[in-house]
Amino acid sequence: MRMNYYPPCSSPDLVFGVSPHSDGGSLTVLLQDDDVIGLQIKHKGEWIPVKPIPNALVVNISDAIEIMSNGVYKSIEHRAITNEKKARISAAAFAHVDDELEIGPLDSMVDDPHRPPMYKKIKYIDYIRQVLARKMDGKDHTDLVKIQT
Ligand SMILES: O=C(O)CCC(=O)C(=O)O
Ligand SMILES: [Fe+2]
Repeated sequence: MRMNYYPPCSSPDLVFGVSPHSDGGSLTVLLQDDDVIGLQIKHKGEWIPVKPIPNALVVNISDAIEIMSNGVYKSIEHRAITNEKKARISAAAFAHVDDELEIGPLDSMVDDPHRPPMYKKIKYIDYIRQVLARKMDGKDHTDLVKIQT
């Protein structure tokens, strides 16, 4: 679990709360402040604000699901922006895969030659360690396991 606290920021145009990234696990459940918009997702090249719905949680697909679904379900690229006047908090619960499990496209998600395997197999702990060691930079970290065509 990660608790995020974003203090008011005098230059929200220049300072991110959290840089663009996708989460490395399987699913992320996010509780966000009801009255401060901060979370944005990337959709068709545009950043879209995720307006808080009172008493609702946000559920994001993370990288392990993208890998196991052979890219059918994509992990969502997201970021948090800051607010000039108001502080914001969020709590993210990350569902992880068993450390020792080798993840890769599930047989049922591979359909050669129409949809060949698009990700390499990797032990989950090796994947998540590499992801966490990197600077957040969009979804570039998923190149670690992508099979280049
Ligand atoms: O604060 C938010 O809305 C996003 C936080 C986040 O992306 C994370 O903790 O991984
Ligand atoms: Fe995140």
